[in-house]
Amino acid sequence: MKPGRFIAVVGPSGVGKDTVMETVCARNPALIRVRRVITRSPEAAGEDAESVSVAEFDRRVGAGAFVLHWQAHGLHYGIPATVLDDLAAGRDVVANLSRAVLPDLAHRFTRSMIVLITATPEVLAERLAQRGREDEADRAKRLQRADFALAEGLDPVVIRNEGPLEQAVAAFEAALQPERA
Ligand SMILES: Nc1ncnc2c1ncn2[C@@H]1O[C@H](COP(=O)(O)OP(=O)(O)O)[C@@H](O)[C@H]1O
Ligand SMILES: O=P(O)(O)OC[C@H]1O[C@H](OP(=O)(O)OP(=O)(O)O)[C@H](O)[C@@H]1O
Repeated sequence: MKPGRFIAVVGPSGVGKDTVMETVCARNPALIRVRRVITRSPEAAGEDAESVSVAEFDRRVGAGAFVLHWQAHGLHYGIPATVLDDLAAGRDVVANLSRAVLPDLAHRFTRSMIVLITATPEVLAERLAQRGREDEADRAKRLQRADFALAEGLDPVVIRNEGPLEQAVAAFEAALQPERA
């Protein structure tokens, strides 16, 4: 069977990755949204993630429980290795990743694609403030990282999310058809 695609959604903090993914997945039930494992408190999770302690996260790294993991914003994030079962069964999966781990995709997955969501710095600042998940100091650090450059040689689908959410969602759906990978 043809394996599913690992669809990596990346972009600066506050750009709307989770919001766009949630809407796309709600409208396309065949897509599987990856439930990330994060060392963030459950109250602050802001997405359907599994919250664990740093000790538990490290234990899982040692046990090979993650197909990808990274650190950012003082937190640890992991993508459960169980996504490999979904991909092997031919299902497409969608996950919010760090831009820093994109060079690993080609080694980990047979078929993958990258969706880079962007917006102007002004829009990002406004959205982060509106979301209210982080304090001002943390928001400032996230904004400083907004222009993190992707590694050379990657071929992302770029979607601007500056207007109505529906536009970004439609662009995402269009990127899924026809299949690029
Ligand atoms: N197109 C949009 N128009 C207006 N607000 C948006 C849009 N997309 C996302 N948002 C809002 O911006 C904030 C940040 O979105 P979120 O999905 O948490 O971003 P990210 O996951 O990229 O950090 C949320 O409050 C969300 O409701
Ligand atoms: O290396 P970067 O591309 O800058 O990404 C750093 C981290 O930021 C995002 O996390 P998270 O979803 O916690 O934050 P966000 O919702 O504010 O983007 C993303 O999923 C990474 O885990």
